[in-house]
Parts: sequence; C-alpha cells; structure tokens
Amino acid sequence: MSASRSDILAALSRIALPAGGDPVSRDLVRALGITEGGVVSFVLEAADAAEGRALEALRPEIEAALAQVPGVTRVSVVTTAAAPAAPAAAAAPAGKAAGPRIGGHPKPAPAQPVPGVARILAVASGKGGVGKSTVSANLAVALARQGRRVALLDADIHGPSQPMMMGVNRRPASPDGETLEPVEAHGVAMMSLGLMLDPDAAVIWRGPMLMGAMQQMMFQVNWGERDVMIIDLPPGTGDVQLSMAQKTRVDGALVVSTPQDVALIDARRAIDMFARLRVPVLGLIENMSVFVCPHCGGESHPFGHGGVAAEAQKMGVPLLAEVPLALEVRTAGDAGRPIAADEGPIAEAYAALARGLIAGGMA
Ligand SMILES: Nc1ncnc2c1ncn2[C@@H]1O[C@H](COP(=O)(O)OP(=O)(O)OP(=O)(O)O)[C@@H](O)[C@H]1O
Repeated sequence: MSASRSDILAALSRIALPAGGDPVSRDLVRALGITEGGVVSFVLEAADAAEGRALEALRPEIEAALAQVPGVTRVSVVTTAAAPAAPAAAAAPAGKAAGPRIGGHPKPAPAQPVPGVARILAVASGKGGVGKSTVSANLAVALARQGRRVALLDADIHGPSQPMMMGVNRRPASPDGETLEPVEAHGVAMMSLGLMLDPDAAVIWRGPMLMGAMQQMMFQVNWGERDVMIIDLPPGTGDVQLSMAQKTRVDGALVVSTPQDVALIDARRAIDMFARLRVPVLGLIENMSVFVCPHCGGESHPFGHGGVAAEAQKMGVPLLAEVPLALEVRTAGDAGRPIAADEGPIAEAYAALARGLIAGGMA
C-alpha cells in the first residue's frame, strides 16, 4: 500500500528549516501528489529567492527522509521561489547557485515578448492523444534542419513528453541560481517541466502554480537568439492557453487533429478559442491521416478520411500538412529521435511544413 497524505505531511513536519519552523507549519508544500505506486511529488514554494536557495540545499535531505516513509517508492521535489527573478547584480555568486526552480505564483505583467525570441508559434489540439507533442518535436527539428534557430517549450505541464521525444532527460543547469539553461537536442533548445520532475511522478498543479511555472519557463530561461519558439500546449482550451496568450504575444497557432469526428469537434473549439484570444490560426495539421501497410503497401483510413480538409475549408483556414499514421513515427518518438531528424516521406512532410512556415515569414 502506498503512503498516505498524512504520513507524508507528518514526515515533512519533522524537517527543521534554517529560518525556523518546518515546511508544513510554514505552509510551503504545494501540489502534493502520491501515486498508487508510491511516487510522491510536490513543490516547496519559498517566499523569496534566498529561501528558495536554502530549500534547494535541503532538498536531498527532505527526499531522503520521505524515502523512509513506508509505502514510498520514489520522491520528487521541486523548489520554487515566489519572488520575481532578481536582477543580475543580486544573483547568487558562482558556486553557490541554487538548483533550477520552476513554479510559483504568476506575477501580474502585461503581455511581453520572450527576450531573444523573434516569433512564437503554439501547437495545439482540442483533444488529447492526437499527436500534438509529436508534431511539435518534429516541426522544431525540421525547422532547425533548415537553418532556423529554434526553441521548443513543452507547456504540456500535466503530461510533459518532450524530454522523451527529444531524447534528453537531464536537469537543466542554472549557473546563477536564478535562470535556467535550455537543453540542446537535435539542434533545438528545449525546456520542459518534465526535466525537473521524476518522469513517473504525477503532476498536480493548482491554477496559480501552473501559471507561475509557465511564466518562468518562458521568461527565466536563457533562450538566446531564436528565430522561432514552438510551444507544445496541453490539449484542450484551458488555463495554460489563456495565460500564454495574455502573458506573451503568440504569433500564430497550429491546430493538430486526427480525421476522427470527435477530434474535429474539439479542434473546432480550439480554433474558436484562438479567435477569441486574437491569436491567428495559421492552419490545421492532419495527423494519423492514412495508414500505409508496411507489408502490402495498401492504404487504409482507421480514423476516417477527408475530415480535416473539409473542416479547414469550412473554418477558412489552410490545411498545412497531412502526416500518415506510421509505426516508425511512434518508435522514433519513443526512442528520442524524432522522425524528422532522418530521411523519408514523413520527414519530407515535416520539411515541407517547415518550408511553408519559413516562406510565409512565420518561422
Ligand atoms: N503519425 C503518427 N503515427 C503513429 N504514431 C503516432 C503518430 N503521431 C503520434 N503518434 C503516437 O501517438 C501517441 C500520442 O502522441 P502525442 O503524445 O504526440 O499526442 P498528444 O496529442 O501530444 O498527446 P497528449 O494529449 O497526451 O499531450 C504517441 O505514442 C506518439 O508516438
């Protein structure tokens, strides 16, 4: 049996904090999640950057203490600081840097550009599982192969899959304890909450925490000079999408759908949401459009046929790409080398999508 919430809180209340009290009495514990398998994850939210550094230093001790609680199989703690990034002069001295922190309450701020990033494209879907993350990773790689300087931000906070798809899973460096360095993979600079968390841990973020995490991943990452940032949004039409459009200027949205009616209904909702947020929808991408049998070469349409093209016409938006359903797309994603990194008809479909965006001045 896995540990209970009260077991975890009891263990946490035995941890003495340098500034006095314990994480429970000081109300620092956020988004505590315990999976059936006994994986415990939560966020320790510090009041300011200095306390954040102190908590980060204490993190190994906290994780070790919780690992002793019966039923706990793994512990994943993320520390955050609620205060905005300190100016460079106040940064931690070299060698004293705290680890990367992601989360915290959002800071009220008008929409602002992400420093160094020329354009932002959001990849969205109305429904989960239609291949939005796969499209984001492949498009990012295809653009990089055409010489663009590309950032990939995994905003799919509840199910961050870019570390797996891009084949990188190391904690990002934070040399100054305030900002994070993106990780490089296949010529793309990537940041994902998945790099901070145990891959098996459930992420249960409350609204404000979620917005804070998004804000930090956009503005407290040293993205460098980038021609385009691809944002892999969570499925649906929720808080992250809204907050993204409010916090920064999204130049265009790409909506991914399978040809299935049920996916298309949700895609329509996503298009409607972007219209209300005044984010231009650049077009639809049909994923898993046709299945080509690897044995006989015969074509079939497991999710229907023609639906996305018809929907695009109805909504007055272009159909930008049709990506077949192919086993190698999944195996490439699972292996951490997106299919667009190699040669073949599917890589060419992504290359054509990238060329079109570059030609249209969107990437
Ligand atoms: N064209 C394709 N052919 C075969 N498999 C695919 C294709 N596109 C995506 N997949 C596979 O389908 C699964 C779901 O894809 P993906 O994670 O990209 O979807 P998603 O829309 O981002 O899902 P979520 O809503 O969970 O974020 C993955 O295993 C992926 O490898």
